[in-house]
Amino acid sequence: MSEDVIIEPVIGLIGGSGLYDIDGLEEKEWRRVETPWGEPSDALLFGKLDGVRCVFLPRHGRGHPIPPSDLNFRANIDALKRSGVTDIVSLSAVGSLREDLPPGRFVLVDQFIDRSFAREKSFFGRGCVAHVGMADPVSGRMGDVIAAQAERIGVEMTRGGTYLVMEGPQFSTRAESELYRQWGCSVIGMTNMPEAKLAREAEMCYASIAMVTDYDCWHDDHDSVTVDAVVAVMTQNAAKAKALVKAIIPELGKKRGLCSSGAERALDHAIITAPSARSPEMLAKLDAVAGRVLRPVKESHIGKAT
Ligand SMILES: CSC[C@H]1O[C@H](OP(=O)(O)O)[C@H](O)[C@@H]1O
Ligand SMILES: Nc1ncnc2[nH]cnc12
Repeated sequence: MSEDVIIEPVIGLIGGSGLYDIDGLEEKEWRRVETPWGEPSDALLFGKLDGVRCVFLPRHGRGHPIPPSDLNFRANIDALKRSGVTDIVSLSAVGSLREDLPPGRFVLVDQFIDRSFAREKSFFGRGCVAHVGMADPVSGRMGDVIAAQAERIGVEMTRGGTYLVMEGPQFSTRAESELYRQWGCSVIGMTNMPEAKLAREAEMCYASIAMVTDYDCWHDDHDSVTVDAVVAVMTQNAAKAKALVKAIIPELGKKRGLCSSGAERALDHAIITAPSARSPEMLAKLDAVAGRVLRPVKESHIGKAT
Protein backbone atom coordinates (compact mmCIF):
# COMPACT_ATOMS: atom_id res chain seq x y z
CA MET A 1 0.00 0.00 0.00
CA SER A 2 1.43 3.41 -0.91
CA GLU A 3 2.00 5.87 1.93
CA ASP A 4 1.27 9.55 1.84
CA VAL A 5 4.49 11.10 3.17
CA ILE A 6 6.51 14.17 2.30
CA ILE A 7 10.24 14.09 2.87
CA GLU A 8 12.43 17.17 3.03
CA PRO A 9 15.75 15.59 2.05
CA VAL A 10 19.03 16.08 3.86
CA ILE A 11 21.91 15.06 1.62
CA GLY A 12 24.83 13.05 2.98
CA LEU A 13 28.04 13.05 0.97
CA ILE A 14 30.75 10.50 1.62
CA GLY A 15 34.01 11.61 0.03
CA GLY A 16 36.55 8.97 -0.91
CA SER A 17 40.25 9.07 -1.77
CA GLY A 18 41.20 12.61 -2.78
CA LEU A 19 37.93 14.20 -1.63
CA TYR A 20 38.30 15.47 1.90
CA ASP A 21 36.16 18.63 1.71
CA ILE A 22 33.43 20.13 -0.47
CA ASP A 23 33.20 23.60 -1.98
CA GLY A 24 30.53 26.22 -1.65
CA LEU A 25 28.89 25.12 1.60
CA GLU A 26 27.27 27.94 3.58
CA GLU A 27 27.00 27.95 7.37
CA LYS A 28 29.85 25.38 7.46
CA GLU A 29 30.64 23.66 10.71
CA TRP A 30 32.73 20.54 11.47
CA ARG A 31 31.05 18.68 14.33
CA ARG A 32 31.91 15.40 16.06
CA VAL A 33 28.98 12.99 16.25
CA GLU A 34 28.92 10.20 18.84
CA THR A 35 27.43 6.83 17.95
CA PRO A 36 26.80 3.56 19.82
CA TRP A 37 29.09 1.85 17.28
CA GLY A 38 32.22 3.87 18.04
CA GLU A 39 33.84 6.76 16.25
CA PRO A 40 33.10 7.79 12.67
CA SER A 41 36.06 8.39 10.36
CA ASP A 42 36.19 12.08 11.27
CA ALA A 43 34.03 14.98 12.37
CA LEU A 44 31.13 15.64 10.00
CA LEU A 45 30.90 18.85 7.99
CA PHE A 46 27.42 20.37 8.28
CA GLY A 47 26.24 23.13 5.98
CA LYS A 48 23.81 24.24 3.30
CA LEU A 49 24.05 24.44 -0.46
CA ASP A 50 21.35 26.49 -2.17
CA GLY A 51 19.32 26.18 1.01
CA VAL A 52 19.56 22.37 1.06
CA ARG A 53 20.95 20.83 4.25
CA CYS A 54 24.08 18.73 3.59
CA VAL A 55 26.38 16.63 5.75
CA PHE A 56 29.80 15.67 4.42
CA LEU A 57 32.02 12.90 5.78
CA PRO A 58 35.54 12.19 4.47
CA ARG A 59 35.41 8.39 4.35
CA HIS A 60 39.07 7.82 5.29
CA GLY A 61 39.30 10.92 7.52
CA ARG A 62 41.04 14.18 6.60
CA GLY A 63 44.58 13.36 5.47
CA HIS A 64 43.49 9.74 4.79
CA PRO A 65 44.72 8.02 7.98
CA ILE A 66 42.20 5.11 7.89
CA PRO A 67 42.58 2.11 5.53
CA PRO A 68 39.49 0.40 4.05
CA SER A 69 39.46 -2.57 6.46
CA ASP A 70 39.61 -0.27 9.50
CA LEU A 71 36.78 1.99 8.44
CA ASN A 72 34.03 1.98 11.03
CA PHE A 73 31.25 1.75 8.46
CA ARG A 74 28.56 1.32 11.12
CA ALA A 75 29.63 4.46 12.97
CA ASN A 76 29.80 6.41 9.69
CA ILE A 77 26.29 5.43 8.58
CA ASP A 78 24.80 5.78 12.05
CA ALA A 79 26.35 9.26 12.41
CA LEU A 80 24.80 10.35 9.10
CA LYS A 81 21.44 8.88 10.09
CA ARG A 82 21.35 10.58 13.49
CA SER A 83 22.35 13.83 11.74
CA GLY A 84 19.09 13.63 9.80
CA VAL A 85 20.51 12.47 6.45
CA THR A 86 17.93 10.86 4.14
CA ASP A 87 19.95 10.41 0.90
CA ILE A 88 23.62 9.39 0.67
CA VAL A 89 25.83 10.15 -2.32
CA SER A 90 29.04 8.13 -2.21
CA LEU A 91 32.01 9.42 -4.20
CA SER A 92 34.76 6.89 -4.79
CA ALA A 93 37.98 6.31 -6.66
CA VAL A 94 37.84 3.02 -8.57
CA GLY A 95 39.86 0.93 -10.97
CA SER A 96 38.32 0.13 -14.34
CA LEU A 97 37.67 -3.47 -15.41
CA ARG A 98 36.41 -2.49 -18.86
CA GLU A 99 38.19 -1.03 -21.86
CA ASP A 100 35.34 1.44 -22.43
CA LEU A 101 35.66 2.94 -18.94
CA PRO A 102 38.91 4.92 -19.14
CA PRO A 103 40.50 6.95 -16.33
CA GLY A 104 38.50 10.13 -15.83
CA ARG A 105 35.14 8.48 -16.57
CA PHE A 106 32.42 8.62 -13.91
CA VAL A 107 30.25 5.53 -13.49
CA LEU A 108 26.86 5.52 -11.79
CA VAL A 109 27.05 2.13 -10.12
CA ASP A 110 23.88 0.06 -9.91
CA GLN A 111 25.11 -3.31 -8.64
CA PHE A 112 27.79 -4.64 -6.31
CA ILE A 113 29.63 -7.89 -5.74
CA ASP A 114 30.80 -7.89 -2.16
CA ARG A 115 34.10 -9.75 -1.75
CA SER A 116 35.03 -7.95 1.47
CA PHE A 117 35.43 -10.28 4.43
CA ALA A 118 36.98 -8.51 7.41
CA ARG A 119 34.30 -5.96 8.25
CA GLU A 120 31.25 -5.58 10.47
CA LYS A 121 28.43 -5.80 7.93
CA SER A 122 25.24 -5.30 9.91
CA PHE A 123 23.75 -3.14 12.63
CA PHE A 124 21.63 -6.14 13.57
CA GLY A 125 22.72 -9.38 15.25
CA ARG A 126 22.17 -11.35 18.42
CA GLY A 127 19.23 -9.83 20.25
CA CYS A 128 17.62 -8.33 17.15
CA VAL A 129 18.03 -10.14 13.84
CA ALA A 130 17.07 -8.52 10.53
CA HIS A 131 17.47 -9.40 6.85
CA VAL A 132 16.93 -6.49 4.47
CA GLY A 133 16.61 -6.90 0.70
CA MET A 134 19.61 -5.85 -1.40
CA ALA A 135 18.43 -6.87 -4.88
CA ASP A 136 18.45 -3.23 -5.98
CA PRO A 137 21.12 -1.64 -3.80
CA VAL A 138 20.97 1.92 -5.15
CA SER A 139 18.30 4.53 -5.68
CA GLY A 140 17.17 4.88 -9.30
CA ARG A 141 15.49 8.16 -8.36
CA MET A 142 18.84 9.60 -7.20
CA GLY A 143 20.50 8.05 -10.26
CA ASP A 144 18.07 9.88 -12.57
CA VAL A 145 18.96 13.21 -10.94
CA ILE A 146 22.71 12.57 -10.98
CA ALA A 147 22.74 11.39 -14.61
CA ALA A 148 20.67 14.37 -15.77
CA GLN A 149 22.90 16.87 -13.98
CA ALA A 150 26.09 15.18 -15.23
CA GLU A 151 24.79 15.55 -18.78
CA ARG A 152 23.75 19.17 -18.19
CA ILE A 153 27.20 20.25 -16.94
CA GLY A 154 29.14 18.06 -19.38
CA VAL A 155 30.57 15.40 -17.06
CA GLU A 156 30.97 12.13 -18.99
CA MET A 157 29.09 9.50 -17.04
CA THR A 158 28.23 5.87 -17.75
CA ARG A 159 24.87 4.88 -16.29
CA GLY A 160 24.97 1.42 -14.69
CA GLY A 161 27.85 -0.80 -13.75
CA THR A 162 28.86 -3.44 -11.24
CA TYR A 163 31.35 -2.45 -8.54
CA LEU A 164 33.48 -5.32 -7.19
CA VAL A 165 34.34 -4.66 -3.56
CA MET A 166 37.67 -6.22 -2.57
CA GLU A 167 39.09 -6.28 0.95
CA GLY A 168 42.46 -4.73 0.15
CA PRO A 169 44.54 -2.92 1.16
CA GLN A 170 46.78 -4.49 -1.51
CA PHE A 171 45.57 -4.07 -5.08
CA SER A 172 44.47 -7.22 -6.98
CA THR A 173 46.65 -9.85 -8.57
CA ARG A 174 46.36 -10.09 -12.34
CA ALA A 175 44.43 -13.40 -11.97
CA GLU A 176 41.91 -11.75 -9.64
CA SER A 177 41.52 -8.78 -11.96
CA GLU A 178 40.88 -11.13 -14.93
CA LEU A 179 38.41 -13.15 -12.85
CA TYR A 180 36.36 -10.07 -11.96
CA ARG A 181 36.36 -9.08 -15.63
CA GLN A 182 34.99 -12.52 -16.53
CA TRP A 183 32.29 -12.02 -13.91
CA GLY A 184 31.17 -8.97 -15.86
CA CYS A 185 32.23 -6.41 -13.27
CA SER A 186 32.79 -2.84 -14.43
CA VAL A 187 34.87 -1.25 -11.67
CA ILE A 188 36.78 -2.27 -8.57
CA GLY A 189 37.26 -0.58 -5.23
CA MET A 190 37.54 -1.32 -1.52
CA THR A 191 34.84 0.72 0.20
CA ASN A 192 31.28 0.64 -1.11
CA MET A 193 30.44 -2.47 0.88
CA PRO A 194 29.30 -2.82 3.58
CA GLU A 195 28.53 0.91 3.27
CA ALA A 196 25.59 0.36 0.88
CA LYS A 197 24.23 -2.55 2.97
CA LEU A 198 24.33 -0.49 6.15
CA ALA A 199 22.68 2.48 4.42
CA ARG A 200 19.84 0.13 3.43
CA GLU A 201 19.53 -1.22 6.99
CA ALA A 202 19.38 2.39 8.20
CA GLU A 203 16.64 3.08 5.65
CA MET A 204 18.62 5.70 3.73
CA CYS A 205 18.70 6.03 -0.04
CA TYR A 206 22.16 5.43 -1.51
CA ALA A 207 23.80 6.33 -4.81
CA SER A 208 27.40 5.66 -5.78
CA ILE A 209 29.43 7.79 -8.19
CA ALA A 210 32.54 5.79 -9.04
CA MET A 211 35.33 7.85 -10.57
CA VAL A 212 37.76 5.81 -12.63
CA THR A 213 41.41 6.46 -11.80
CA ASP A 214 43.19 3.50 -13.45
CA TYR A 215 42.88 0.24 -15.39
CA ASP A 216 43.81 -1.89 -12.35
CA CYS A 217 46.41 -4.41 -13.60
CA TRP A 218 44.76 -6.31 -16.46
CA HIS A 219 45.35 -3.88 -19.33
CA ASP A 220 48.39 -4.64 -21.53
CA ASP A 221 48.75 -1.02 -22.66
CA HIS A 222 48.65 0.52 -19.18
CA ASP A 223 50.88 0.25 -16.13
CA SER A 224 49.47 -1.57 -13.12
CA VAL A 225 47.71 0.67 -10.62
CA THR A 226 49.72 2.61 -8.03
CA VAL A 227 48.59 5.05 -5.34
CA ASP A 228 50.47 7.85 -7.13
CA ALA A 229 48.53 7.20 -10.33
CA VAL A 230 45.22 7.04 -8.45
CA VAL A 231 45.90 10.33 -6.67
CA ALA A 232 47.08 12.08 -9.85
CA VAL A 233 43.90 11.18 -11.75
CA MET A 234 41.75 11.79 -8.68
CA THR A 235 43.14 15.31 -8.42
CA GLN A 236 41.87 15.91 -11.97
CA ASN A 237 38.54 14.16 -11.18
CA ALA A 238 38.03 16.17 -7.98
CA ALA A 239 37.15 19.43 -9.77
CA LYS A 240 34.53 17.61 -11.86
CA ALA A 241 33.24 15.83 -8.76
CA LYS A 242 32.85 19.11 -6.88
CA ALA A 243 31.01 20.71 -9.83
CA LEU A 244 28.72 17.69 -10.02
CA VAL A 245 27.98 17.84 -6.29
CA LYS A 246 27.01 21.52 -6.64
CA ALA A 247 24.68 20.63 -9.52
CA ILE A 248 22.93 17.66 -7.92
CA ILE A 249 22.27 18.97 -4.42
CA PRO A 250 19.57 21.54 -5.30
CA GLU A 251 17.75 18.82 -7.27
CA LEU A 252 18.16 16.04 -4.71
CA GLY A 253 17.07 18.49 -2.01
CA LYS A 254 13.59 19.04 -3.43
CA LYS A 255 10.67 17.85 -1.33
CA ARG A 256 9.48 14.45 -2.46
CA GLY A 257 7.51 11.33 -1.59
CA LEU A 258 9.00 7.98 -0.65
CA CYS A 259 11.86 6.77 -2.85
CA SER A 260 11.13 4.13 -5.47
CA SER A 261 14.10 2.10 -4.14
CA GLY A 262 12.03 1.17 -1.08
CA ALA A 263 15.04 2.01 1.08
CA GLU A 264 12.99 4.18 3.43
CA ARG A 265 10.77 1.24 4.33
CA ALA A 266 13.47 -1.47 4.21
CA LEU A 267 12.82 -2.55 7.79
CA ASP A 268 9.06 -2.96 7.45
CA HIS A 269 9.38 -6.69 6.77
CA ALA A 270 12.98 -7.39 7.79
CA ILE A 271 13.11 -7.93 11.56
CA ILE A 272 12.53 -11.57 12.49
CA THR A 273 13.27 -11.55 16.22
CA ALA A 274 10.04 -11.61 18.23
CA PRO A 275 9.51 -8.48 20.35
CA SER A 276 9.71 -10.64 23.51
CA ALA A 277 13.13 -12.02 22.43
CA ARG A 278 14.75 -8.68 21.60
CA SER A 279 17.59 -7.55 23.79
CA PRO A 280 17.19 -4.10 25.40
CA GLU A 281 20.91 -3.37 24.86
CA MET A 282 20.62 -4.10 21.16
CA LEU A 283 17.46 -2.03 20.85
CA ALA A 284 19.21 0.89 22.53
CA LYS A 285 22.05 0.72 19.99
CA LEU A 286 19.56 0.59 17.12
CA ASP A 287 17.86 3.77 18.31
CA ALA A 288 18.89 5.93 15.34
CA VAL A 289 19.05 3.44 12.49
CA ALA A 290 15.87 1.47 13.30
CA GLY A 291 13.99 3.92 15.51
CA ARG A 292 11.20 4.26 12.96
CA VAL A 293 10.14 0.64 13.39
CA LEU A 294 11.30 0.01 16.94
CA ARG A 295 9.85 3.14 18.57
CA PRO A 296 6.12 3.83 18.95
CA VAL A 297 4.56 5.16 15.72
CA LYS A 298 3.94 8.67 17.07
CA GLU A 299 7.70 9.21 17.37
CA SER A 300 8.40 8.34 13.71
CA HIS A 301 10.79 10.92 12.15
CA ILE A 302 9.06 11.07 8.77
CA GLY A 303 5.99 13.32 8.93
CA LYS A 304 2.68 12.44 7.37
CA ALA A 305 1.46 14.74 4.64
CA THR A 306 -1.43 16.90 5.70
C1 LIG B 1 44.06 5.34 -2.90
S1 LIG B 1 43.62 4.02 -3.93
C2 LIG B 1 42.65 2.86 -3.03
C3 LIG B 1 41.53 3.43 -2.21
O1 LIG B 1 40.76 4.37 -2.98
C4 LIG B 1 39.41 3.96 -2.98
O2 LIG B 1 38.77 4.52 -1.84
P1 LIG B 1 37.43 5.36 -1.90
O3 LIG B 1 36.32 4.45 -2.37
O4 LIG B 1 37.19 5.81 -0.49
O5 LIG B 1 37.65 6.50 -2.86
C5 LIG B 1 39.53 2.46 -2.89
O6 LIG B 1 38.31 1.84 -2.56
C6 LIG B 1 40.60 2.28 -1.86
O7 LIG B 1 40.13 2.42 -0.55
N1 LIG C 1 42.52 -0.63 -9.11
C1 LIG C 1 41.93 -0.40 -7.95
N2 LIG C 1 41.64 -1.44 -7.12
C2 LIG C 1 41.02 -1.21 -5.94
N3 LIG C 1 40.68 0.00 -5.49
C3 LIG C 1 40.96 1.05 -6.26
N4 LIG C 1 40.74 2.36 -6.11
C4 LIG C 1 41.21 3.00 -7.19
N5 LIG C 1 41.75 2.13 -8.07
C5 LIG C 1 41.59 0.90 -7.52
